[in-house]
Amino acid sequence: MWACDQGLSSTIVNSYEAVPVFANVLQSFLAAQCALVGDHLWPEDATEKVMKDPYYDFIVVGAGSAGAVVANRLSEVPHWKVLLVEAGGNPTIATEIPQLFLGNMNTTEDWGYTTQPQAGACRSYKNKGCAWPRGKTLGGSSSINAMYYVRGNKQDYEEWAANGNSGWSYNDVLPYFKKSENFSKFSLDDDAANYHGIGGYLSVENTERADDFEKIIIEANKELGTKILRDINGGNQMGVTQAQSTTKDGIRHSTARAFLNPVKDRPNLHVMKNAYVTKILFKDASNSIEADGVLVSQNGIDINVKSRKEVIISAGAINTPKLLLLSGIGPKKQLEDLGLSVIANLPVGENLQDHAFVPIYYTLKGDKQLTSLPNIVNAFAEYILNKKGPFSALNPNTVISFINTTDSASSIPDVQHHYFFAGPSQSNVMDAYKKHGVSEEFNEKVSKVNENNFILAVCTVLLKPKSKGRIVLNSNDPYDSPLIYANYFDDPEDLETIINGIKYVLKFADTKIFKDVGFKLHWVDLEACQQYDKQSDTFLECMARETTFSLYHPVGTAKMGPHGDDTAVVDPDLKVKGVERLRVIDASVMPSIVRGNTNAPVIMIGEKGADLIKKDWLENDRDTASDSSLNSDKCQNVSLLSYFSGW
Ligand SMILES: Cc1cc2nc3c(=O)[nH]c(=O)nc-3n(C[C@H](O)[C@H](O)[C@H](O)COP(=O)(O)OP(=O)(O)OC[C@H]3O[C@@H](n4cnc5c(N)ncnc54)[C@H](O)[C@@H]3O)c2cc1C
Repeated sequence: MWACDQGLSSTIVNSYEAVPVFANVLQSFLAAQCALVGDHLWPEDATEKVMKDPYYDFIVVGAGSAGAVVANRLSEVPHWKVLLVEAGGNPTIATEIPQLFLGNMNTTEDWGYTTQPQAGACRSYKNKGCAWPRGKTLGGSSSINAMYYVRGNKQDYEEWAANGNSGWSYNDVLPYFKKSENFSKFSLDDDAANYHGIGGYLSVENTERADDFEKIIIEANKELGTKILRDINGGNQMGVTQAQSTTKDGIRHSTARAFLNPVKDRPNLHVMKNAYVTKILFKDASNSIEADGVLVSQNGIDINVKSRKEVIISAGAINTPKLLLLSGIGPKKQLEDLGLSVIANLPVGENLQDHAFVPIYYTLKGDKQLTSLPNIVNAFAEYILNKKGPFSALNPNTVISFINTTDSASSIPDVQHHYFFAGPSQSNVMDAYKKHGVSEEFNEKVSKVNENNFILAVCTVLLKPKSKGRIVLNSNDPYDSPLIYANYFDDPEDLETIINGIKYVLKFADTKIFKDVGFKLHWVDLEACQQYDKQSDTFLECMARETTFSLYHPVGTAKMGPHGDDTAVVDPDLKVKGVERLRVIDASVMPSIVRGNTNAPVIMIGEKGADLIKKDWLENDRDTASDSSLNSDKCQNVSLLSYFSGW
């Protein structure tokens, strides 16, 4: 990155010495750019080291929300040699600037998955399947996500525990949320310290100020009887609030920033980048089968890397099941049909759950000037110089709300609302629709109304779908995309709940604040729904089935469950059943989806998963068995407890 070369930067600045103001601006610009991008921020690629000595204590596959946490925490043990293998490269400038979040879709930082065409949902897409972006870079999906920091509902974890997953109740997992967190704006209620942590790696910021549109949305919710909440991650999740975000001083705080950047020079943590794991390697042990390495493909070369202790798969809810299946762990019939030898017959790829959402549009007459090029350039300059202004803000909007559509007294929400807001002809929003592959009809109709109007899309998110999908291999070629069957609205109750959520959104039209400001309900006039009366549920059902989107939260495809649960792939210690020395630690292990955005829960899973491994190897004294390179004196001097969390 040329701008981060100190010598070059000062040469450029010195040549403008005659114009000091310009020189200052330039200097700030270059410094700001270096803080945003540059190879110096990230661990260097360790391929050469791996080629020389391919033996590691632990191999972690995937440097995403969970994998980056696991690699950091395991390498806290100085005598453990840890390899993190990531299919993508370093984050780019577009991943680092919050407002540019939509721009990362369909780039090299996105795996660019699409669900299989479905008759009952996603019908406004050209190919009738929903877009499922997934991050392919250090930080994984936390490097391309929308940065909302939401933990879900207490009940989510109580349900995991009630289903036999001991150690995963709310009280069990809360310390791990707090452990990773550095909550930087501590002006919440007095009891905030019960729920938030300070001093962790992950910066979580609390938005302090609302812009005019955010104030309007909050007020409209209030008029409808929804409580204004200060802390969505505190004791009560029900209400409308401004979201907390994984950002730090105007820059995205992905798990790459949070967990890899601070330890990039740790000598016992090696990171292979642009390196794709195509297979888990196994060996026959006395009475069991054991994982003992992975096959990594980089620049067309296959490299065998060996693990002395464990292989940890953190490739995300799509690529984790894909890799397990390719390695012979999955439903026997599917593996045999594809000519893959069966290592373990487990329901890998089943139990897929996601948060679908349906947008309803409001419009407001607006001035194109607001989103004119000079205004955008000014906003960008403000960002580069001060990390402030629109480019530093959450895109689309900081407001989120959680309600229960059938029981207003309930403490458990059934829908969430996100509020996407776009200025007149705000091209990045329209570009995102195009990149998503929506139909010409849908794109043209939304673009047309956006030409001279602000558009507010109020998105109803179904929080606890009963419908379940599945992921299966398309072939035994590791470079072939798997087939994703999302199965949205398969269960009629899901449709009923989302329609109830839409009805709440329609009530905004009658609020005083929406009327005073001039917001008007706008139906995207889709041919498929023209035959229905707009007041009817059939019409709302049609709109839901036509304009289904994913909130990009797939989970559950390597389900955690106790021994005896035939639907589970891993046990509550996240160990793959029937295989030794192999764990899954990422979104795949969620037994059921949480009622909220999934990044924070996955980071929690990373923290807890790493601790389970430490406890297993250090407390149970298995640490000396197979590692001939260990220095035994050093081991004896190590206080085992010092490796565990300090809370
Ligand atoms: C566009 C978008 C917006 C979102 N917005 C939010 C939000 O605002 N708030 C929120 O809470 N959640 C959000 N989410 C969801 C959240 O980010 C994910 O649930 C979470 O990041 C998943 O973490 P993970 O560790 O399971 O997988 P990932 O973070 O996806 O990590 C998997 C990693 O493994 C790598 N990998 C995969 N296969 C291989 C292989 N074979 N070899 C080597 N490496 C491999 C990938 O490249 C990736 O880096 C969003 C997601 C997306 C995509």
